[in-house]
Amino acid sequence: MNIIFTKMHGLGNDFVVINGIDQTINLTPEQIRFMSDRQFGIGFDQLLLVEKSDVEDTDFRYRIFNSDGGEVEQCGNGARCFAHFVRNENLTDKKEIAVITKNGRLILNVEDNGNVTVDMGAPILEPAQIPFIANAGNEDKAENVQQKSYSIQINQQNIEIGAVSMGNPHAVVIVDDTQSADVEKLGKAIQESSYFPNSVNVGFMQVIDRQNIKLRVYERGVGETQACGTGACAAVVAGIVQGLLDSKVDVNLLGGNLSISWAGDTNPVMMSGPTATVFKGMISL
Ligand SMILES: N[C@H](CCC[C@H](N)C(=O)O)C(=O)O
Repeated sequence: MNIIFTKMHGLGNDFVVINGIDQTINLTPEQIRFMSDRQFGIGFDQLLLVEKSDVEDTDFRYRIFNSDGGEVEQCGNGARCFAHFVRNENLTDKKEIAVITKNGRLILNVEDNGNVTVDMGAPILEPAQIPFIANAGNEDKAENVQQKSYSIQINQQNIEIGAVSMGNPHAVVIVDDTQSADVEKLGKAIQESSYFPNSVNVGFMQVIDRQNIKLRVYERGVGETQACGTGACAAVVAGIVQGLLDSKVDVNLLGGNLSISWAGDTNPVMMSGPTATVFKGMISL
């Protein structure tokens, strides 16, 4: 099977994007893992598969697979790249695009300045819906009630986290300095803990001031990435809930900056940022 793909990234969070409308694509997790291999395959953090939508009021469906082959609910940087991809492929000439993902409907706006603004929907803070089990392993602790932050036990250490879903699960750890944070060790330990039954993306947030944060993210199914769109949304939400941030925040990630805003409650989180198209290719599987 020959597959034509486009290599793209959002602030260095890189993707293979495949037009599943003009090509018939059925990939196994093993094939996705092979394609994601940076030595033996193409190399990517996520694979994005664009399909026809079967849902009213949506223009496309797009499916998201982590480099480990697992399908996931949401990808913020991927949503921006998807919007530019469908226009570059002449699949649409719209500048406001409605797309359905595993988590639901997103509205994407392609801006004249080259950025894409995404309505990422309202964050989910109810632990059971993240899912996050706040009293995992400590049944005499109060049952799983929503709090501004949670103290969890990791490797005999007390770690304070925010817990947020943007359709996919996020834990947010506040650190003094993102550069010295042991992202891989603590990120893996939180992912493998019994607190997050579906695993979790772990963000390490340094608050610079009420409108600026630094963020590194150890992603579920990938490891540390150069940027994470849903992670940036989750970090800003966690910071606002904890009274540390205003409603509009610049998020400085390893690969560059995203603009995130959230007016609280059931309002949507808005994300705006750039994308890049690197090359087009074909792989034979
Ligand atoms: N690793 C994530 C999916 C990709 C998210 C990220 N690349 C983004 O830009 O939001 C998860 O397993 O939920």
